[in-house]
Amino acid sequence: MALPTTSRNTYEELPEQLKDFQKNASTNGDAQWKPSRGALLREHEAHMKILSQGSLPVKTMTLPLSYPPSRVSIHDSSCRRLHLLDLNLESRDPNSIIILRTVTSPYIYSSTITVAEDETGEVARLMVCNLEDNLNDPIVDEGSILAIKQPSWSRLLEGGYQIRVDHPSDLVVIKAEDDITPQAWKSMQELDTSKDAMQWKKEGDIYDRGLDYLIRHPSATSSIDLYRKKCGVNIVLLRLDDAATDLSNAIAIYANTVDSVPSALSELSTINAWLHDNSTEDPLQIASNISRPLRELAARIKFDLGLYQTTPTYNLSLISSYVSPLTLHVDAANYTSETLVKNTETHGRGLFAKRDFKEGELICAEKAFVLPGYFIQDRSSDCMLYNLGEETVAPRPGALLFKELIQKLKWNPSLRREFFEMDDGGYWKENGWDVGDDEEVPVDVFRVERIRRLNGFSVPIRSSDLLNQPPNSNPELRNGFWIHASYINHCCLPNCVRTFIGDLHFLRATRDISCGEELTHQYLSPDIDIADRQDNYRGTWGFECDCALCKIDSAVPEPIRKQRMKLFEDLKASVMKLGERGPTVTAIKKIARGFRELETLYAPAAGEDDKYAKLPKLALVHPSLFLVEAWRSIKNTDKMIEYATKLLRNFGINTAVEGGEFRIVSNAGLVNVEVVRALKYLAEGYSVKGEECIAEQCMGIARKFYLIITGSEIGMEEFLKA
Ligand SMILES: C[S@@+](CC[C@H](N)C(=O)[O-])C[C@H]1O[C@@H](n2cnc3c(N)ncnc32)[C@H](O)[C@@H]1O
Repeated sequence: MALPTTSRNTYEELPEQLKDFQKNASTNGDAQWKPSRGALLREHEAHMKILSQGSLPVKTMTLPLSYPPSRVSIHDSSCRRLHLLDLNLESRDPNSIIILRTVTSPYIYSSTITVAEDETGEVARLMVCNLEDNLNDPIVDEGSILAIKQPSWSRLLEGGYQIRVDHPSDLVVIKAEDDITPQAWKSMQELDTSKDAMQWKKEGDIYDRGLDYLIRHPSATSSIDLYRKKCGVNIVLLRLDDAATDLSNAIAIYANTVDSVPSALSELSTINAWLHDNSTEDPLQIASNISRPLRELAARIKFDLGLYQTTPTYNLSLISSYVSPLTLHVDAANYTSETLVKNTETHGRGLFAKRDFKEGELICAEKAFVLPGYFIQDRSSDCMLYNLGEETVAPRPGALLFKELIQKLKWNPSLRREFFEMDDGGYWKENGWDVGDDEEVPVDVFRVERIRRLNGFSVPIRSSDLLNQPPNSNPELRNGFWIHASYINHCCLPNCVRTFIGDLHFLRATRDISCGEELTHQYLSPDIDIADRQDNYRGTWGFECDCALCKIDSAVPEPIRKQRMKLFEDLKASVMKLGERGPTVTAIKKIARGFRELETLYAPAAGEDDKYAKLPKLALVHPSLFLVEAWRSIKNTDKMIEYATKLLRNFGINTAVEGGEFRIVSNAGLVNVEVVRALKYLAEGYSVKGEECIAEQCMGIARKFYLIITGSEIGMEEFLKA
């Protein structure tokens, strides 16, 4: 069979077609097919040309049907060494490896694709996914020697095969002098004395070469300098574990050369442990005993690995003023000490209060584990993530989060255990193994993706930004990952609200919370109809909500539920018909009649308790919001107050005005922007009626709720005045 001559870019996968192709894998293809070196190289050259011309589609990352990473070490004598002619089709032996040498420069776009040979001279196309390679300084450059674990042939849509690597640990770039490098390649490398600095740099070990040199020609000052610079580069690349090792080396050498520095500081493990201890404590006074450049690097590493404080004090306006689309990451410590993760009765693990919290109080604050920064309009960051096994597609925010999670976990083994504790919907139990205490936790890309889908958050740059969106706008939100906050379960009637300022997540109480109570928030605001609501939770997270509202809503007879939805839709249509002109008194009265009819569908039957007495009546929320604003627009103050009170009630917030006092009698926990608006309208109404004291009380609660829903007081006065 001839190879297709490439005018189309066949290096970019077509996930939609690949899905069916994979499912029918056993019926198509021919495992005996063997391309010539010339044909593979010609095809590769054609693709390098397409790459240089730049007309490329949106990047697509594809996860094929899942399989776990290999557990073998490439130096393990029990693992089977294969050659290309030994490989099977779509079947991996986790105990095998193949050593290949790349013979072309890589094509790097959605994945890295190259041509590689084995020691017998057979050649193959090699696709490495999830590598985050770059053309300027490729990881898999021409002439790289690679050990690939559990290699197998994967079928290509256009005919033929390639070797495909998905898990980062299944690919190891080895050095020519490594024991397992084929002898023929070793001797060629020894002959190569003509390498210049650029080539050494490409091998990614310019600092290591320098440090090797210093072993033979010792110089403490130069060693500290090289370790310091290497540490700086690793910090920028978010390779924090490597950065900590570099800095520990620099500090240990420094301690050995400066007499006044305590000898404990020359212990690498002591310094590394301090850099990783997430604490501001410094019992050995390491920071005060080292030079300023080393101290600054230490502070940076400790911040990036996560610092913890035990007080809920944050300068919110300062933090907020730093945040912009390009600076999401703020230097702040986490505050999680008043909450704890433990098992719930029926919802897996959850987050619990370790003390009483008052309505509006800050419960915990946490910096993102990963929050990708990118310009929303930047087309070059466009990408998609297709998971063929789970039949899910994630657009850019989720795809970028997946990519960054893989990189952070790949380069920082010290952060893996905590991450992989997260709920993966049973994936690892089904597909993995018990990872021993002294075994490194593998970065299984399929597991990372499950965890991302079940635990990631959709976030604005600042929660307060969402308040100023034009109606019906659908801004692209970023996706980020907060580990502690991921233990919070959903409840339609939550006792907390999550907010974000840059990469800081805040959790505040929407009502008083007692010590020992489970903390909950809304994953999504609940749909009006219980069937739609449960479909949403089931579809994305695999659970059905069993909160008090869901229980009551699902006990409502089907005809009444349908009638509620019909009346709601009719009211919506009537409001839409009003269009730009705004409502007339007749139109408002007509909608108010429909509203009252809908209210009766929530009323208890004669002799029955009112099950909705303290619960939201979701179908009534939007009509009541419309009516408050409509009465306000025609300056009917009494009606505005009546409907603002109803709006609060329909959110499950019962209020009372008694003896010149306004107070909240019961609060189901649904605090949101419409609730703040209702309170603002009440304040306005009572002020018009000359009841300033009540107006001020309404405004006081509006201010507290504004803080709950945005995380800070920034923009509060403008919002409440508008
Ligand atoms: C972000 S995690 C929350 C922490 C999780 N319970 C754990 O054990 O790690 C989301 C998962 O928690 C469970 N969950 C969250 N809210 C729930 C609820 N109201 N009812 C049942 N399960 C829930 C679901 O399995 C969901 O996929």
